[in-house]
Amino acid sequence: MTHSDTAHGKIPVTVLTGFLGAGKTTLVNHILTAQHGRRIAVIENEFGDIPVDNALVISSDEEIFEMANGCCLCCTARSDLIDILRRLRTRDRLDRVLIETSGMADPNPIAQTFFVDDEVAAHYALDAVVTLVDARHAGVHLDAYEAGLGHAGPAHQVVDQIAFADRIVVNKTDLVTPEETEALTGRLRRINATAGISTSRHAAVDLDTVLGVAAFDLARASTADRRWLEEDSGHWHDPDITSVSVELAGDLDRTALEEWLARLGAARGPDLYRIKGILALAGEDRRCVLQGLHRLHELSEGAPWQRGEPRRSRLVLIGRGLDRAELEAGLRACTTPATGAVAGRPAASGAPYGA
Ligand SMILES: Nc1nc2c(ncn2[C@@H]2O[C@H](COP(=O)(O)OP(=O)(O)OP(=O)(O)O)[C@@H](O)[C@H]2O)c(=O)[nH]1
Repeated sequence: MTHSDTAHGKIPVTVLTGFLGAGKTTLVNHILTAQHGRRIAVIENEFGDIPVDNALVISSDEEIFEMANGCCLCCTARSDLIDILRRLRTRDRLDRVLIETSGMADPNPIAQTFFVDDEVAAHYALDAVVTLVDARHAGVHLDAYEAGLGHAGPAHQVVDQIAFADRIVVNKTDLVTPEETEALTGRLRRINATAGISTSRHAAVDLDTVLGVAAFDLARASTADRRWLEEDSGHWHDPDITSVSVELAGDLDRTALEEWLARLGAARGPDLYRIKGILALAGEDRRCVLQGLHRLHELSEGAPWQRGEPRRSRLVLIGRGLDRAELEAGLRACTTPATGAVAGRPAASGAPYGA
């Protein structure tokens, strides 16, 4: 199968969804690496107001469009998406569009775009909604949902994303036992009886299972979600779940940062759905990429800083009841004296994860 084949002359579109940290960007990178030479446009939508995901997608010839609107695609940005798709259509060659939705997004309105806008519908074909599921953390959300607590947290979003999928990829199976993966797969099957389900580590899926599958089935989508094609779906998001973005000039001290992240994870782990950052660490000539969820985090090397480029750190945290002032103070306390930021930092707040 050639994944770049257009469907009836239309450009195929894959919508990647899945809760925060499930592995969507990892899958985008897997696809871009494997599909080298194809013209793939990637549209990124982030929950935070400072874009980070675009920096995490591997550098390539592909074009990456950001939709960092501080909200999610499902709320306000459908017209932005339509504008981007219109502009893309004028390109010489385009083999595929990948839309990576924010982990908080409801995929339904995104999918609707390909049916309700005539111009988009004439030129693009929704190939599949692919939902990534975090093998390690999804169970907690499903438990909450089954206990009737779906509206008290993100569980309903996780369940909506699963229900709406054409393909489900249970990712991060390295973090659980085979029995746990099997049990989770059974639970997913009860929510969505028809989506193909595969498992992966680091989203290294067989691309035949997620691309060029023409899996999107309007009739089934409409039963999975009765709000389908209703212009105003009236969905809502838990107002306690917010995104806090912090941007600081200068360098951070690695040890101070690691200690702060450990304190933060210990104090706020259950409520801390996601941390992502591109950071400047003192004495390091490459960017540091921070990835974390709940209590877990990892730091890895990113692209080098160019000579003369201003060194700065961007951090996005998504979670329940986050305190922006404390988070800012906590990160600011990790800056090195050379940046001049320490002298001006707010006094310690006394909070366990504060400065
Ligand atoms: N152990 C393990 N880690 C993984 C796997 N897949 C992805 N990760 C890591 O999990 C973290 C989150 O992965 P992403 O691909 O950024 O997840 P995402 O769904 O794009 O996250 P958001 O954009 O925040 O919604 C990163 O640190 C990845 O390296 C996996 O299969 N196993």
